[in-house]
Amino acid sequence: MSTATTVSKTNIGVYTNPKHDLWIAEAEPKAEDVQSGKTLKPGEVTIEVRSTGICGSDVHFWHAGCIGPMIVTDDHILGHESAGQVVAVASDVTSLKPGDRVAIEPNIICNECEPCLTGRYNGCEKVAFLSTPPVDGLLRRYVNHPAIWCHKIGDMSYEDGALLEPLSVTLAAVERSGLRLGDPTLITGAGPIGLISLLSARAAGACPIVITDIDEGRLAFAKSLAPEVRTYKVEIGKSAEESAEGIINALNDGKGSGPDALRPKLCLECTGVESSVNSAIWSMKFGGKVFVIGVGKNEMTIPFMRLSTQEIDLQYQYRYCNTWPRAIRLVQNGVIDLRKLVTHRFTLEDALKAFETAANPKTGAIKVQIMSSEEDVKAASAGEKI
Ligand SMILES: NC(=O)c1ccc[n+]([C@@H]2O[C@H](COP(=O)([O-])OP(=O)(O)OC[C@H]3O[C@@H](n4cnc5c(N)ncnc54)[C@H](O)[C@@H]3O)[C@@H](O)[C@H]2O)c1
Ligand SMILES: OC[C@H](O)C(O)[C@@H](O)CO
Ligand SMILES: [Zn+2]
Ligand SMILES: [Zn+2]
Repeated sequence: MSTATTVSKTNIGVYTNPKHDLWIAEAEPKAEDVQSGKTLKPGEVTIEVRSTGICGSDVHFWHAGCIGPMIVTDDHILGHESAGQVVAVASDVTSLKPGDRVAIEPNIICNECEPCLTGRYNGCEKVAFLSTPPVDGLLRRYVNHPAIWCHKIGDMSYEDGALLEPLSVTLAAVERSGLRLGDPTLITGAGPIGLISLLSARAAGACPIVITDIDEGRLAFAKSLAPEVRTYKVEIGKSAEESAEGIINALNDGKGSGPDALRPKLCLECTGVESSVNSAIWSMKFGGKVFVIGVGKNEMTIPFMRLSTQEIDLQYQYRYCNTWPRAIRLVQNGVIDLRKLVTHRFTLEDALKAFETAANPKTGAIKVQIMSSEEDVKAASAGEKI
């Protein structure tokens, strides 16, 4: 075991439980164990987590206590979008050394099951996904993690490193959806996943692109991020067919939705809301594809015969695999710029305020980052790289 820095601060983490409490308390590994390397297993490193984004699923585990079958049953640490600095490595680790800057891929797989052996490890039958109960997440000061799931980020900021996780979701979607240059594309939902899908689809050559939301503020944010994007505000109460007409009209820059109008070839669905999935289906051209990233109700009603008679494919994404190296290249080479997505920053000690901000639509928050120190918050807010 080798340690570079003196680990002095108490390890703390951000917890929730089945009663929907949210609090900060001591976490594992303890600082003295990080220093001695006592808790490191073969192949592991200890990371000082420097920046963690709050995902909608963290807020969901706190407020609802579950996402489908994933249920909070005990005290549980949140967070799975993190980057940090290696502070200690097990003696058998050769790929990383103390001081390295890394982004953390928050899964540990079995490497034995069929999905693992066929290169689709997001389907691992025994996956431990950090922050999905019962596996604790990354929102703590120090965490032990296998070196193979820590990706070197060079001089990329820790904040960008943390954003590689949601970027990975959208890269997996772009890859599996088969998006091609010049595909007219619809993105439904302008939350962080919809907005990063917008940046990814644009980089992959989608055009024109229309993005929808029920929230005018989020559509304005999308415009500020990608001025060429066309927007459509979904009105609650309109039928899926009516919304589809509005989407087609927006795609055609307000020139109508008649028989000659351009229709989307692909939708990256980023809400998981039934009415949104259905509007996307009704807006598609013959042979198009609705690619669903959003997660929602266990059962939904969809226009089955519309899909059938229009040969529209309906496809889904579950997390990602093999996306980090690609995501790192895209950010390092300036192809995708994620920096504008971070609207709020808090220290780990102020995590409760961070969660309240992320959960309250009135704050206008897109991506809230939790950072390891006040100095990091100040520097990142001033536009300095940390
Ligand atoms: N498949 C995966 O592996 C994966 C990974 C990460 C996130 N997700 C899911 O992706 C979805 C998006 O994540 P996010 O972090 O951007 O969430 P978010 O809640 O911040 O964003 C969703 C957006 O959809 C908008 N919306 C709600 N109803 C709408 C409607 N009828 N039409 C248009 N817009 C509507 C909301 O106003 C919001 O801006 C969530 O369901 C999330 O759980 C899936
Ligand atoms: O970014 C990854 C996602 O948030 C997770 O799959 C979550 O939704 C369930 O564990
Ligand atoms: Zn997430
Ligand atoms: Zn496996």
